[in-house]
Amino acid sequence: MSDTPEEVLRLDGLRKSYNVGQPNEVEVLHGLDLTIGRNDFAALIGPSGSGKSTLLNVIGLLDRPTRGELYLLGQATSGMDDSGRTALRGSSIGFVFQFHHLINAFTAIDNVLMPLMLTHGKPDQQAREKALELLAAVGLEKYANTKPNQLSGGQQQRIAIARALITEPALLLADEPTGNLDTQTAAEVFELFRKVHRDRGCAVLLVTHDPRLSATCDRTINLVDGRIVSDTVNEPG
Ligand SMILES: Nc1ncnc2c1ncn2[C@@H]1O[C@H](COP(=O)(O)OP(=O)(O)OP(=O)(O)O)[C@@H](O)[C@H]1O
Repeated sequence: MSDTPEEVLRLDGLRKSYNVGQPNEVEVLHGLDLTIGRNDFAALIGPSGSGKSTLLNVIGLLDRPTRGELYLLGQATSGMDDSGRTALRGSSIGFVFQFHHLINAFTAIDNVLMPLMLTHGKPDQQAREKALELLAAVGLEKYANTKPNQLSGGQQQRIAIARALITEPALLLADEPTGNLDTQTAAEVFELFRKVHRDRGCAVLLVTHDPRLSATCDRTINLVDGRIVSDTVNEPG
C-alpha cells in the first residue's frame, strides 16, 4: 500500500475509563503515548486485565477514549461523529478477533465479501475476484464455496484474516487471533500475519499471550495496569 503515510497510528495521552455504576469511574488506560508506523509488525502483550482488549477496541474505533487524542492516518478522531468514525474504520482498519465471528449460513467467499457488502451493497465481479485472490493468499482458494463450519479452526481464522483484508486496510488489528488454536496451527496462522504484513504492506498490531509468538514479531509493546512499561525492538530470530 504505497500511498499509506509513514505514520499509521498515533496515541497522545490516551485515557479510557469505564463507568461501573455512577459515579464510580474506573480508569483502565492511563495516558498512553504510542506511534505505529506502516512497517510495524508489533505484538501487544501484558497480564490479564492490563487493558489490551480495551486499547485495541479504542484503536479500532470500536470504542471512544475518555481523554487524549488518537490520530489515524494523520486524522484526529476525537472530534469525529459516529458516521465519520465508522467510515474511517471501514476504510483503514481490519480487525481479527479470537473467535472469528464468521457467518455459517454464508460461504467462505461471501464471508470475505461481508465488509464490502455492508458499505457498498451487492459485490460486483471485481470484488468477487479480489475475495478469491485473498482466499488464495491465505491458502483457501478451493474452499471459496464451503461454509465455515465445515472447515477447521485454523482455516476459519484464515477466512477471518482474508475478510479483514478485503478493504485493503492500512492497519490490521488482531485480538488473540491464535488463542483458540492448537500450538502448531497457531504458529501457522501467526506466520500468515507475517506474510500479509510483508506482501500487503499493512501495519500489524496483535495481542497475544504467547511469548514464543510475540518474540517472532519485530516489536513488543508491554502493557501493565494500563501503562506501557516497555516498547522494544526484537532481534531477528
Ligand atoms: N465494559 C467494561 N466495563 C467495565 N470494566 C471493564 C469493561 N471492559 C473491561 N473492563 C475492565 O478493564 C480492565 C481491562 O480489561 P481488558 O479486557 O482490556 O484487559 P485485557 O488485558 O485484554 O485482559 P485479558 O488478557 O484477560 O483479555 C479489566 O479490569 C476489566 O475488568
